[in-house]
Amino acid sequence: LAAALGVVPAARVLDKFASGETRCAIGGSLRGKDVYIVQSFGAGTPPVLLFAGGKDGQNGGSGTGSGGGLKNDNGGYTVNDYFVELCIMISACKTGSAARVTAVLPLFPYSRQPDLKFSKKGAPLVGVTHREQGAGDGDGGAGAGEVGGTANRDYTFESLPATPGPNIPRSARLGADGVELPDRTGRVPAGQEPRNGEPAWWNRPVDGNGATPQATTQQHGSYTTHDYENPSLMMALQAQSGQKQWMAQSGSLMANLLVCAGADRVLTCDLHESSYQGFFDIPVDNLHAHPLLKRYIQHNIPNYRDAVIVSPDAGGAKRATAIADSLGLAFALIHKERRPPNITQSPKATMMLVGDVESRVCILIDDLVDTANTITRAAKLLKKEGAHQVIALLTHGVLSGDAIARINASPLDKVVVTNTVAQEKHQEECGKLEVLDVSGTFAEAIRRVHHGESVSVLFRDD
Ligand SMILES: O=P(O)(O)OC[C@H]1O[C@@H](O)[C@H](O)[C@@H]1O
Repeated sequence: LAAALGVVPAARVLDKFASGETRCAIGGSLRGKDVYIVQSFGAGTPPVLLFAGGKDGQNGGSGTGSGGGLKNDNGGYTVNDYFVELCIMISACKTGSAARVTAVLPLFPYSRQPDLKFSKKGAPLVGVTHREQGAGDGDGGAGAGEVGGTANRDYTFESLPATPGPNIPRSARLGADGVELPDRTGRVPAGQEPRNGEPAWWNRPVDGNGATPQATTQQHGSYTTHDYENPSLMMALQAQSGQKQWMAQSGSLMANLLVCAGADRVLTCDLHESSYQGFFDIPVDNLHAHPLLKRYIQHNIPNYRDAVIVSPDAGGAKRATAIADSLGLAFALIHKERRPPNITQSPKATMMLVGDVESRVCILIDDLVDTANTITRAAKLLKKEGAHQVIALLTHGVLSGDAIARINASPLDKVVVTNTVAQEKHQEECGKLEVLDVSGTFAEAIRRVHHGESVSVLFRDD
């Protein structure tokens, strides 16, 4: 990004005391400068400080200084460490008399945890609609093994490897037959052959109830967003504690922390929910990656006009149809439905495909891939329904935990992400991964913000 802007990252010290507290110091004067702090929240990516001349360009337009160094830039750092570093750095710039500080967050942290609605009684609602006691229902990696209402023993929606988390016992990483699941490279473990000559992903066993052994309730301490949205898990927590769960309002808290630290503006990309902007009382520019994704489709998918754009869930349908409509392509939707046979039984998750994908190239569109449960399950269903090829196009490649192994072991033919999150390491481990560069988009947006020009005009035709 700095190279695209023709500036050099400014010098800063970013370190940790032995106690784990963050230490930050800015090298050089920021007085009257227009400062941009870039934090992409990927592994090993501490914030980078860019600054331009004072407003109105009176001090020239380029950044100065040299890159700062973070001694421990990967081991043990989490998104929370980076967030605190970011807040401290924003505050350091403000107290250093910067004229304006913009937090450039290509992937906005916590954006999948927007505030939840409150019920009349005051507790945030978690959307529980059925009486259920902790049965996995597919969202967190446990699959119901039914397609179109017909139990199918050869075809499950289980997550391979299991939904990640340090607390998952090794037994949860085994198939129901006790056979170890593929490793991070997707290789079948020694001594285990794909059955019936089929790929390993296809022929995984399920238990007698059609569910996998790694029910979501075993994964406390390592939730995915799917877990968070999962009524089964929430009900299980409630059953354990005997208390009604009270969900944190993380969305507005993150916004408040950034504003409180001194951010004057936020520049981000493809927010999971665009309503997140409403948590801020400072300007938020939400850039879009879909022009890049569209260009990729047009230039890299032969006969793309015959392809089908697919949304892996109802929540992403608007995003996917926007691309389908602008390219004039067919659209299909994967619909997940949970309906208990009666009120005393756990609901079965049923994945249904709405649309025709037979012999077609399917282009899965979503805002992000984290554990890769969503896109790998969708790919299985699409191949099952006769898709010729499945290519996933996503803005944010978070790819945490065993996501890469899951993709390697899946029928996905290709996964295309942007570098809103650093992808170098992921690419080393996944031959199916292609990366699109968003630095040009961010550089142009920063240039426009600095000169007071319109940012939305960048996406006017999309
Ligand atoms: O299934 P993983 O990759 O963990 O999560 C990605 C999904 O979770 C949703 O919030 C995203 O919009 C996407 O559909």
